[in-house]
Amino acid sequence: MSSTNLPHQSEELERLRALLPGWVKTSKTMCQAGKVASYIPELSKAPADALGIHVIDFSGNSVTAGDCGLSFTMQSISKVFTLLLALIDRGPEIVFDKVGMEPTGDNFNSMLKLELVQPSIPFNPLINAGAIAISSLIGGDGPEEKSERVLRFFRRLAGNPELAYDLDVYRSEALSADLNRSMAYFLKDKGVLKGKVDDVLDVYFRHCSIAVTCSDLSRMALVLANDGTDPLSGEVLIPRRYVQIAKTFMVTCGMYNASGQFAIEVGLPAKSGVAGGILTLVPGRYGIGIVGPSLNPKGNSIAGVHLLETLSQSLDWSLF
Ligand SMILES: NC(=O)CC[C@H](N)C(=O)O
Repeated sequence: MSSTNLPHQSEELERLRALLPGWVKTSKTMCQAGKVASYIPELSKAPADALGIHVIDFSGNSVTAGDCGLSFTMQSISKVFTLLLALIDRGPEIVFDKVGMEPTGDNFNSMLKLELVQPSIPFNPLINAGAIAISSLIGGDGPEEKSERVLRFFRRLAGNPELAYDLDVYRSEALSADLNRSMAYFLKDKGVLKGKVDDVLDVYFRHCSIAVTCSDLSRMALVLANDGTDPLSGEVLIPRRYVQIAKTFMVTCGMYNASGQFAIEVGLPAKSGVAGGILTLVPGRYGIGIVGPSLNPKGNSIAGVHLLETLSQSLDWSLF
């Protein structure tokens, strides 16, 4: 993939620069129809009316609008990148022995199908049960080393050596995670998890609590948009085949059980988190980071999804 932009791409970025502030303003009005997540108590402190976006192209030109300086935790967005690290560390055969490849149609924190469908492995790596199983597959000796490797990987992808945990969110989740804890014990009983449940959960809580801005998300997305090579440095960070796997999961399961509707309305690989982030990309063109902490009933940023629908439909970005 060439790192120079075609003329029509920079024209599009100029168009975006002119249009985004108005689109953000319109989408912001959706915030009041949603709710900030509160099941992790610390997340409820986020500003409910915020909406920000950062779009970056392969030459490093970017457009931002709204509250793009807001810091928030990655939450489920991190699951895409822990999956990638587990694939790099263990290879697809071992990874897909422990997690499946199918959407569930259930909530991201549902345990329903774990017992209902045999074998008892999580349906996919982007639901909580699947991501917890993935945490146990990250290479490293104990939870500290595994977490350290995750953080280092994320810093390289974001091109930001300062990425760090939000320890308040980390503690808040660790103290309120009864449901995730019960899932982890169930997975341990079924032989999906090896080692100590608390150690595996510690790795999981930590990667969910990595703090980012829209700009960090857009840089991480840019690497996926260029099939694993950072277009700005030329460095190969992830094998192309693994990016292909991750992007497919993003299309089929990235927006939880609203992924089908999102594929119809927006048509781009994306991953959301309960802190209100959305990471998405236009393959071969842009990395995009969005934040809007007010969520719809499916757990996706209500204003963020609205903004992406406007963008994709106005600029004809759908892959389908
Ligand atoms: N959907 C999410 O972003 C969920 C992540 C969150 N840390 C949890 O486990 O519940």
